[in-house]
Amino acid sequence: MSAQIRTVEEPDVPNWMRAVRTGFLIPSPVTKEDVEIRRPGMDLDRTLGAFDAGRCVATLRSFSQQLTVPGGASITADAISAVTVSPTHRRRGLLSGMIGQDLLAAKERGDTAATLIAAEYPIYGRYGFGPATSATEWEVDIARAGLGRRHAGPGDGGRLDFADDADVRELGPGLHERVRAQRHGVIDRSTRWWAFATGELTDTTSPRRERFTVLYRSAAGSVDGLLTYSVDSTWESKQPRCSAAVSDLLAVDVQAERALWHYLLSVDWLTRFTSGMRAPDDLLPLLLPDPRAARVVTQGDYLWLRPLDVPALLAARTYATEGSLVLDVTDPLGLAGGRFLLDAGPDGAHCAPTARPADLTLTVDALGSLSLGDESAARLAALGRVEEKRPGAAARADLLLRTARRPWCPDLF
Ligand SMILES: CC(=O)SCCNC(=O)CCNC(=O)[C@H](O)C(C)(C)COP(=O)(O)OP(=O)(O)OC[C@H]1O[C@@H](n2cnc3c(N)ncnc32)[C@H](O)[C@@H]1OP(=O)(O)O
Repeated sequence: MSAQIRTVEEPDVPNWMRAVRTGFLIPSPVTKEDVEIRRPGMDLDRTLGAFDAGRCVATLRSFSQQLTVPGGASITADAISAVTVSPTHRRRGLLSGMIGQDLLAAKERGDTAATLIAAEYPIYGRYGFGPATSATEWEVDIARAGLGRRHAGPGDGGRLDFADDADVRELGPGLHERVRAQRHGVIDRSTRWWAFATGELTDTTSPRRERFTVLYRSAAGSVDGLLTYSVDSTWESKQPRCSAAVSDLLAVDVQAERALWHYLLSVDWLTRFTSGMRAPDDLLPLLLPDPRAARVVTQGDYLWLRPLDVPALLAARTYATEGSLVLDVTDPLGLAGGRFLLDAGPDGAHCAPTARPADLTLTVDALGSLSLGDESAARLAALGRVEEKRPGAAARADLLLRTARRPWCPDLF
């Protein structure tokens, strides 16, 4: 008998969670406590499994996510996570079956797009997803950065204070919402997200890692920045060789950003730190007297986006300049294709189906890559993934769609 895909019911939850661990190569058994901790974060109507002779062999779940688009508005996205097919059941179409079912439900619900973080690049393009944000991680050589240890606080009237987990749960969400409103690509964080981040919730797959958190308060007293990092304490021949790994740095402005990075450069015993996943145009290197002290250690695609409602997606954002564009979008899954006229401008946009001749034809995954402004239509045209129906249309699309700052999604889900 072949495996049957269906939504998960209450008694299936431990079986489903075990399949997730099998797919993600985590051998530890699922405990009763793990189920108690993870179950409240699952919407069973949006949790799919494939079952073969009673055993769960494939998993996928989705949840509602708010994603900031250029200009600061949010769209509702169908965020897809926990995608696994057990090695015994791969390459039989189980992922295609589950994701097709989930995307259709999201379309019927009226979600504007679907999102995910791809474990491997080649998997999701076929389902209409394109990489829409990228991420860069730097390692900073503190001695070489050129600040010495002379940093003595922000020097702008602001102040830095350590925060405990309860402070972070109280002050972090408000700060994050302010950052999310001004940076496209940022996604919302639930109360559960903060509970896991601060160790209030843990399970055997996400044991608590002890961390330090420092808050930056402006001269006016508002919490404008947060830095969370863990430390690896290594000493060699009586010399400190400690390193820090930043897991979160949120800042509403450059004062907060500078104060927090410069603080980290000033901590005695640290010789280097890693930045965590930042936008590729993050200010970090340029905030160092010697930017070459920051070496790129990871660079790649991050959030993938799949348009489900093209007019809603393109009308939600703002554009650098006034202009119009006719896009002919093809969608192999038949969910979002059509020809659309975009009338765009800095204050907003209108987008609707049209019969006018197309300026550009493109597949829905290419539109996903262009939609937050990170990818270039000219680049995709050179690759044959976008076709110009009028000379110069790709360059015109770039003038409209690209953004002054690149999108940034700081969170894994
Ligand atoms: C959002 C997230 O959760 S990301 C995490 C994704 N999960 C993992 O990486 C865990 C390990 N891998 C797996 O569990 C599985 O191999 C999956 C989920 C990636 C794929 O599941 P499968 O059921 O084998 O996929 P399915 O049979 O539906 O394949 C569909 C197509 O994708 C292709 N494909 C599937 N996985 C991969 C891959 N890793 N690399 C390249 N192509 C792939 C298949 O060849 C097939 O191509 P075709 O339609 O041209 O024949």
